[in-house]
Amino acid sequence: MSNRTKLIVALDTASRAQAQHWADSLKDHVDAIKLGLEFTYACGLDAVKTVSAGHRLFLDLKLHDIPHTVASGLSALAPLHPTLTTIHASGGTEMIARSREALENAFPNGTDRPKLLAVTVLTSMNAAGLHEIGVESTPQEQVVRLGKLAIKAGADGLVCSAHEIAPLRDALGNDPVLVVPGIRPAGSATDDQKRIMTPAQAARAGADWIVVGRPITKAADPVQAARAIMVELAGA
Ligand SMILES: O=C(O)c1cc(=O)[nH]c(=O)n1[C@@H]1O[C@H](COP(=O)(O)O)[C@@H](O)[C@H]1O
Repeated sequence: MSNRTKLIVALDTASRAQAQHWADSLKDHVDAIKLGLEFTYACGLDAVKTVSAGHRLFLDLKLHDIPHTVASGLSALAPLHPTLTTIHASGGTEMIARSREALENAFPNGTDRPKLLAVTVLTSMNAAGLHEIGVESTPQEQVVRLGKLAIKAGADGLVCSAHEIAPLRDALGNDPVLVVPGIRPAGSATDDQKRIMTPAQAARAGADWIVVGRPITKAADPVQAARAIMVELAGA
């Protein structure tokens, strides 16, 4: 595949039929699908397996618990064969290291091991939101702090906003996979997202993957919306 920034569509719905419809209709227009908390809790792991068949899967369950529990949880998810999967970086070094170890044990030949992504600071948070939970750093400082910790502990990549790509590349180089939600095509509603950029801006900043949900799934024509984003990425 080219170096183009790749598009993940977030299929956030509690309806199995809706997710299957999006997965089928968007098949040739996105690089991967993301199934997360809403779909997995509402429809179960069998439905994750069915809907993701034939797609690259970003299984986004954002695990955050004691190291043993997170590592065991990841082992239990291995049969779903995600390409990417998430834990929270704020779980700390031991949790991340044990997660990596669990995935290595579940995929002994290595080539098909899911990439372990550590979520840094949610794109719905700004400085005020961090202050409220006792973090006085700026979002950028906190993302770089957690990003360095997570990569050192064994994460393959990070989830961050497009605003932190440049400082993360300065701190960590080009190896970590950077997956970037909080993407809003020009003119679309921001919803609950705070640290946003357009697809082209995120691509120019160096995102490996962007994650786009509602701007595609709530569009009058989701296929057309996904195609427009792909064109924007190719042009960047
Ligand atoms: O891990 C994620 O994917 C994630 C991390 C983050 O910081 N912000 C964020 O929005 N996401 C996910 O990315 C998707 C964004 O959806 P939209 O806001 O609808 O484009 C949602 O499924 C979120 O769960």
